[in-house]
Amino acid sequence: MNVAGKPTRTIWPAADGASVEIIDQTRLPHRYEIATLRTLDDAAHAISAMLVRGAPLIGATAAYGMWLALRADPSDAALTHAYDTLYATRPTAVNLRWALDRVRTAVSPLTPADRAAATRDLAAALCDEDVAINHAIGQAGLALIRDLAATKPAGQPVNILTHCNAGWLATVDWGTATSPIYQAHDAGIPVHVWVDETRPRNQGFHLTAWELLNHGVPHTCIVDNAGGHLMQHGQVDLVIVGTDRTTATGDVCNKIGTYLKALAAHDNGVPFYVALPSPTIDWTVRDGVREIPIEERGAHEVTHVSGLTTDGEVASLQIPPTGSPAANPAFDVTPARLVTGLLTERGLCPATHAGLAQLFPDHAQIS
Ligand SMILES: CSC[C@@H](O)[C@@H](O)C(=O)COP(=O)(O)O
Repeated sequence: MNVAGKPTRTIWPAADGASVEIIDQTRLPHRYEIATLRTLDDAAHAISAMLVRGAPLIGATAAYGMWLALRADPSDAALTHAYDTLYATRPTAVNLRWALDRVRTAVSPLTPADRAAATRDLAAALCDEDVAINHAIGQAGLALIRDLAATKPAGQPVNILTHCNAGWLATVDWGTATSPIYQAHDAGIPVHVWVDETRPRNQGFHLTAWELLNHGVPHTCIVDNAGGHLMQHGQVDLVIVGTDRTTATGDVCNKIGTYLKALAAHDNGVPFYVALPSPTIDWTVRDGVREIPIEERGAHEVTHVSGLTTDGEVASLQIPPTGSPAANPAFDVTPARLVTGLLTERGLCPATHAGLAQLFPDHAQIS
């Protein structure tokens, strides 16, 4: 997508041929800064401290992190150490394991001397694959938005609510939940997006709003608690969210608060769609609530918010009284029964094992 009119991805190999560059997402929306990753530890830190975040981008960064590690030491021991270090960075998005497995499977049989170049090429290929997948997800979602637009009075926008950031910043390009929105907007279909703030880290306000503003997509920032009210008053035509891990049975794990939006959508008859690239499907898991590991992050993210002061400085403010404990489960699971449909690169399917298996017969067996 464009940043200040320039086509930009979220991660790319640097011109020096020895490092990787990323957009530092902890600085957005008030500062736009590029960070350089030179080592395995840089890549691991970028993921765990959320300079990069979002399931597909976590996977892409991990693949490049393997490259940085193998450039320094291509031995079997270093390969194992890099895999384990990156795997430990964040527990919920399954794209991390998927990308690490892709790299390990591809380069383990190679002689050490050949491993770094092969990993660099594979990381670049995974990034290109992600862009193509997300574009295809957008095509599937565009059809839904077009159908809804046809039911509206001329000129009235399709109102779409999204939670967190499943935008191009969460992927290599296009985003998952936002890809249909960008494609509808670019096709001249009037759309308007309700952007959930997404406490505690505010990915909605910090990242999704910034993206939509850059692309000229009409949107409105709302607090996390407003969605149900808007749905009761007919102001939401559909919800589209992303996912960090979707089970083989269609349960959807996504940013904390997604489940509440799904409940409100269900109660109000608002269609609730989940956009996902196939690497986000965990074919080994049946029951999302019981089996998916939910990341617990630090209390500081809950007790503090960051934003722009009237002096134009970025500052962090404590909200609750000093001494009040805080809990920070970062994700929740929306049971498949609350999901209207799954938007994948192979099209739309019901949130069921049969639905997923029909689109992805090569993966269909679950244990
Ligand atoms: C296409 S991204 C899908 C999800 O990864 C996204 O919705 C989300 O929950 C991101 O969480 P984050 O904690 O910011 O990594």
